[in-house]
Amino acid sequence: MKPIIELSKVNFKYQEDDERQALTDVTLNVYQGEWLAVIGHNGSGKSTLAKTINGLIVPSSGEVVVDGLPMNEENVWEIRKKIGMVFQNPDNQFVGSTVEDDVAFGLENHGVARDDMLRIVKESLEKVRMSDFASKEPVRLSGGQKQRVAIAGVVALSPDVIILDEATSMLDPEGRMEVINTIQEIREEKNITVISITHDIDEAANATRVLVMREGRVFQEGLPEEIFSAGQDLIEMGLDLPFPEKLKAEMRAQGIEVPADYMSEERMVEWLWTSALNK
Ligand SMILES: Nc1ncnc2c1ncn2[C@@H]1O[C@H](COP(=O)(O)OP(=O)(O)OP(=O)(O)O)[C@@H](O)[C@H]1O
Repeated sequence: MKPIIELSKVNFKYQEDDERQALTDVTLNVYQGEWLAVIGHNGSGKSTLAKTINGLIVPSSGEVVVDGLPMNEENVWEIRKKIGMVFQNPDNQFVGSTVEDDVAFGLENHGVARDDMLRIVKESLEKVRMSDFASKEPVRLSGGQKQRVAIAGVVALSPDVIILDEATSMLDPEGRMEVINTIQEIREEKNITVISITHDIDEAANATRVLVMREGRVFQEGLPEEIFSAGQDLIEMGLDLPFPEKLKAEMRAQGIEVPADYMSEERMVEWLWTSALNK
């Protein structure tokens, strides 16, 4: 399978005299339809990686290719059309006075004809289950609903890739789940590639692949179960573990025998349920 995003040996420094590079020798392939979660400490290079992928910064060396197009001045606008970004603060992402105006904004900018625009806005709001709020003012929505509208605005433009840069970090647990479920549905339905930069380990546990950044380098990458079952490395780095792994550690400390293999939340519930029934 051909990757939709290819980074090879990417290096970047914000200022010439910076002691440390923000990215060092980053080589990474991202494939169509996967959900890549990028985790790592503050300052480990996660946002810089996202900025590299959509051409907001130019690496000092190395190559970035998106959907077969090498990143350069000529291709950068074409590449940006392929990538939708959703940012951290739901309140900074609105331009329209109603939800539907907001979703229409990007389409208007792309010169989409009015009839098509109305249809696409309707479809996009359906996708994020926000149709009932079409004529509402964005300020009246919850954080999770605001982010779903931001996602509708991105989805309306039919990107190949959606990058979520800490898009759930300002939300309550319910809002987080709303956004994660929405993204999961859209990814499955449209085979969109998702890259989520996150501090939320439980969000990362839902991804199809996890990339751990450390001091500007790719420190580890693998399936969530591979990354989180080797939890000691992450703990030593000061990173958290997904809830089921923390629960297992707690149970072990209480002398309860628990399986060594990684468990998703569903698998954990199943195991607890079966163990309780067998008591
Ligand atoms: N605009 C900037 N100018 C100068 N240095 C920067 C700039 N943005 C980031 N850096 C530096 O580049 C390095 C990587 O930062 P980056 O924001 O990519 O990390 P991050 O993993 O996204 O962190 P966080 O989780 O805090 O968002 C850090 O050392 C940071 O201080």
